[in-house]
Amino acid sequence: MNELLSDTARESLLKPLFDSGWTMVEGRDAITKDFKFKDFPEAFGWMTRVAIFAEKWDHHPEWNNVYNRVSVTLTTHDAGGLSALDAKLARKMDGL
Ligand SMILES: C[C@H](O)[C@H](O)[C@H]1CNC2=NC(N)=NC(=O)C2=N1
Repeated sequence: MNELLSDTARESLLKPLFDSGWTMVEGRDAITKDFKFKDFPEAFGWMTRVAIFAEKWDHHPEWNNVYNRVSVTLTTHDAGGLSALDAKLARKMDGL
């Protein structure tokens, strides 16, 4: 099952993500980041690569794309907040 992150897990998993531009969403146990690309094909190509992992891990982003920008919010709906899967998907997004 996807469990909410403990305080110690938050320290170890979320801290590096905050350092790479992720922030907490106001009023939600969720993280968000805006990604900017050269153009729409770059943005959509990245979304397609992310989507393959999201589907494989059964863990899907809330995201919005306008031309070369993608704004992403991650949380675990069935846990009601942040789980290790959100950190895993965030790290993948930063790496792709
Ligand atoms: C039915 C399906 O397995 C669930 O809705 C999955 C799909 N993707 C999901 N994605 C996210 N981010 N959180 C979930 O709780 C979740 N649950």
